[in-house]
Amino acid sequence: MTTMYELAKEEYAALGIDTEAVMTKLAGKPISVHCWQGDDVLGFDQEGGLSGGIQTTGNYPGRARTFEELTADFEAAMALVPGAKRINLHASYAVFTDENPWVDRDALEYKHFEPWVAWAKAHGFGIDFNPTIFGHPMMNNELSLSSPDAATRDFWIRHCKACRKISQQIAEALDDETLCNIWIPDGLKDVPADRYGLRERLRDSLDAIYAEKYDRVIDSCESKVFGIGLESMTVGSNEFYLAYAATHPGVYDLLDLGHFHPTENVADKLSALLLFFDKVPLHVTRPIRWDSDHVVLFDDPVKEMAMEVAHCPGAWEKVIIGLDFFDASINRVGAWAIGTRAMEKSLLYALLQPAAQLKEMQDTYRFTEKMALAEQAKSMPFGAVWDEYCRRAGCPTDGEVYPLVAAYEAKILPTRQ
Ligand SMILES: C[C@H](O)[C@H](O)[C@@H](O)C(=O)CO
Ligand SMILES: [Mn+2]
Repeated sequence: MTTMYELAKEEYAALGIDTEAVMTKLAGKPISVHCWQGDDVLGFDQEGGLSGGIQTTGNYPGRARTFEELTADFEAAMALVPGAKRINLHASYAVFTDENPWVDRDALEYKHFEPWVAWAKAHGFGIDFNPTIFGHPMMNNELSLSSPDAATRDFWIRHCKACRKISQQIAEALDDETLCNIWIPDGLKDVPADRYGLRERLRDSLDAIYAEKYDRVIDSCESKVFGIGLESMTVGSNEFYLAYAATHPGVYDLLDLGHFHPTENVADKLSALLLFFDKVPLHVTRPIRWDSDHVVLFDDPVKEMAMEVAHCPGAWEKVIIGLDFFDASINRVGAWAIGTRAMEKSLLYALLQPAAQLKEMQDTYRFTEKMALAEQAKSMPFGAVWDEYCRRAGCPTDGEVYPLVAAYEAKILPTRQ
C-alpha cells in the first residue's frame, strides 16, 4: 500500500525537493532548549523570585523545584521532540550539595555545574550557558553592568567572568563549544537624564568581561527594547550591541524575536547580520504585544525566520537556534515539547519550500509566477513528511503528544505537592 509519505515524497520530488535529504539535514541541526521553561525562570540559588522586567504568568501545578525534577521533566519533554537538542542553562541553576554548598553568583565554579554536564553527556545533549543578571539583591535599581555604583558593576563583572570560564570548562568536558549569552535588564522606568553614561559604563564592563579569550566559548549579548517597569530606556539596545559586536570580533549580537517593536520583522534582520558575522545566535520566542515569552508555535514569524535560516547562504551553519519562552499557565512539559516541536516543524517546512525556483523567479522579475508557486507550496503535503520525520525519530506524531504529556503529569503531579 502506498503511504501518505510516499505520495508526499513524489509530490515534492516533482518540484525538485528531496524529502529524504531534507529530513537528514534537519536531524543534524541542534536546537538549544532553555532549561527555564520547567520552573518559571526561578532557578535554584535564590528565594527572591523573578525581576529584571521579565515575568511569568500563570500558576499551573507541578513546577520543577530541584535538579532531579527539572532534568526528569526535560527528559520527558525532549523524548517527544525529534532532532538534535542542547540544553541552555542559566547560572542560577547551579547545583548546590553538602560537598558544594551555596555560593553567591560571583563565586560560581565549574563544580556547581558538573551534575548538569554528567547528565547532558549521558543524554547526548550539548550545553549552552548564561550569566543570571536578575532575581538577585545585587540588582541595584535594576542596573547591573551599567550601574553608577562601582561595587555593583564589579560584582556582575565577576559573575560574567566566572560564567565564561565555566562555559569553557563545560565545552572542554563535552568536547564541544558553548554559547555564553549575556542579557541584562538594565534600564529606566522614567525619562533618562543620562543615557550616555549608562552605555559608556556597559561598554567598559563588557570590555573587562571579554578581556580573557576562550577558544571554546561563543560569546553573545542580547539586546532588548524594553522591560516591564523599565519602559523608558534599555541600556543594551540593539544598536548598542550590534555596534559592540561589530567592533569586538568573537562577540555576537543575539536576536530575540520578542525584543523588538511588535511590528518589526525579526526574520528580515538575519540576512543583514549574516553578511557581516560568522555566527548569529537567536532566541526564538512568541511575543504577543510585548516580550511576553509565549510558547513558540508553527506560525508565520517563526516560519519566516526558519526560511531565512534554511535558505540564506551559510545560514544553516552560522545561525545558533535557541528557544526562550516561559509559560506558567499550562503544563510545562507540554509547553517545552510543543514549542520545540514547532521550531523543528518550522525548519522542516522551510527546507521543503522550492526556494531555488522562487529566488530564480525573483531574480528574473517573474513576480506573478513566484507568487503562484509560493502559494502552491503552502498547501503541499507537508504534514505527511512531518509525521514521517517524527516516526523515524521514535517520537509521537502531533495527535499523540498530549496523551503522553497527560500521562506524565498524572504520574508526576502527586509527587510535587
Ligand atoms: C531568562 C532569559 O535569559 C531571558 O528570557 C532573556 O533571554 C530575555 O529574553 C529577557 O527578556
Ligand atoms: Mn531571550
